[in-house]
Amino acid sequence: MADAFKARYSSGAQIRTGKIRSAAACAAAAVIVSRRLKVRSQKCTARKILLEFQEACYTPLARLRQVVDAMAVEMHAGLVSEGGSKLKMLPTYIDRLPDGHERGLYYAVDLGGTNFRVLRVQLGGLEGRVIKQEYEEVAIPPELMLGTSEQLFDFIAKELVSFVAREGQDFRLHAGQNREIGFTFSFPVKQTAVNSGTLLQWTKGFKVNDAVGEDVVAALQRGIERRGYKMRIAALVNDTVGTLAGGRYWNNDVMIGVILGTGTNACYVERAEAVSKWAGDIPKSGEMVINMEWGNFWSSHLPRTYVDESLDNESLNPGEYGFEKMISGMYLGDCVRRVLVRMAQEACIFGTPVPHKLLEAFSLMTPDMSKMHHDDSSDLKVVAEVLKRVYGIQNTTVGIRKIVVAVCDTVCQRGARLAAAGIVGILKKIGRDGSAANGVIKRNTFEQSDMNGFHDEVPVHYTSGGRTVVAMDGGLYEHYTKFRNYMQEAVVELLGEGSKNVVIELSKDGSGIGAALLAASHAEYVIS
Ligand SMILES: Nc1ncnc2c1ncn2[C@@H]1O[C@H](COP(=O)(O)OP(=O)(O)O)[C@@H](O)[C@H]1O
Ligand SMILES: O=P(O)(O)OC[C@H]1O[C@@H](O)[C@H](O)[C@@H](O)[C@@H]1O
Repeated sequence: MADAFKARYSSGAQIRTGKIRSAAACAAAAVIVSRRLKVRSQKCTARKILLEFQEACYTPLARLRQVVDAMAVEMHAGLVSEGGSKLKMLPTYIDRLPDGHERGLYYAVDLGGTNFRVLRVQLGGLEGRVIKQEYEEVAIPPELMLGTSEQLFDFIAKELVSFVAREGQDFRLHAGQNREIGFTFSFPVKQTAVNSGTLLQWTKGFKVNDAVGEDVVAALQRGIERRGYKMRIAALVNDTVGTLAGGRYWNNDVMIGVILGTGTNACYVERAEAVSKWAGDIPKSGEMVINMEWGNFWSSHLPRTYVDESLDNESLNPGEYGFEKMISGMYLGDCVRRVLVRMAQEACIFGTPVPHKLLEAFSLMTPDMSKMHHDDSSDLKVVAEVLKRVYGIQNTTVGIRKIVVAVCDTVCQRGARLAAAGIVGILKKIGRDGSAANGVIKRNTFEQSDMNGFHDEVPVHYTSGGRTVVAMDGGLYEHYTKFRNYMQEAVVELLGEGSKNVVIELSKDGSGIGAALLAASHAEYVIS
């Protein structure tokens, strides 16, 4: 009996166990299936968000051409009158660029959006050129970006004075020469002379409120004198102007200077007579370098998305520098982050809860975006490393990592193609884009509505030019390979055959040397 019972029991138990096992197996299978379905639906949602964002960022050639035209039209409008365009088109009082004859010892201080540099250069004229140069670079203490004007300019003066004190024997002043400085200031300034100008507003991460409206040269001069030093600031230049000057020093075909760094901007050599709003004398050279402040460019043709809206609303300068916020290094990483936040919230791509740091503005810096974007490993291990290091996110699937890379690519490509359209817009304005000899560009109603009553046709004088060199600088252009490639591809797409006459060359740290060269060419004491 017992045996039979055992047998029955065991078989019954076996059956029961079997049933339990199969029920458990079914339950487990059901869990796995539901998990898989959930993961699949999350990925579908993430893909839907990605596709929607890609469509909104799309910059087909036709759209880029509209941006090109809008840039050229707004440049003209900004030259006609103050406030005629969102493009400030600031005369720089630089009406002649370095030509290689410069001699002597000159200094430069260069305040950018992330870095601050002091530099000295010994110039030896055409035969000697740059005999020797030295520079030091320091990261700008973040607290100074939000402090007072005196704190900021004292910091600059302190670094300069300390650098001068370590001049060494290799650098020497000519008899009778005082130390003169080129001051590169990478913010919008209304110049009142070649070596004076008032700050119009802060951009990027700066908000030193009591400096707005201040003459930044006088502010720095006070800082230097507070340290018992007497040095003359011979030129105040925007970093694009320094880059243009540094490029022209070596190559007469340089006509445009562009910065793609923390921020972005462009300057170019304009015909002085085209600057209708200029009340001063027409310079002997017949030319004037214009600081466009193109970061503030705006056109209805720009592909603005919900990401741009939210980024702008939360920025230090809402409603301004919309073009810069779409293409420059300070903002690209945050554009990516904002898309990932939506995917994390709506598709749980990083599990629940959403990693807290992911909600923090600027937590994804563009260098880390660039690292993920350039990850060419099969399992995207670099993407995994960045997500873990920055956000503590682990165990992402390769599929999710691919979506992250696709978001980086979309933001990068849009920025790069828009930068290309900006450059071609300048070429078009100065008649060096290989297009027709003369022409007009119709301004569409939107542009007209946001401009105070301009003609709906804007004459733009083209002359077919020779080779044009664009001197380019900035950490975004220099280090973000895919951005640089996308930009150059778009320039070729836009110019076609004409692109053969356009060269974009990296003029690394040209703004520092350029400022020193402009100090030399505008020095009080001229060395023959
Ligand atoms: N490896 C990188 N990949 C992408 N962008 C980078 C990289 N390194 C630096 N950048 C961008 O370049 C900017 C710094 O630009 P840079 O011209 O060196 O300084 P500044 O903007 O102060 O003149 C950084 O804010 C960052 O956005
Ligand atoms: O060299 P940076 O810091 O990237 O600056 C580039 C541009 O940044 C913009 O925000 C400024 O308004 C410009 O004046 C400047 O040229």
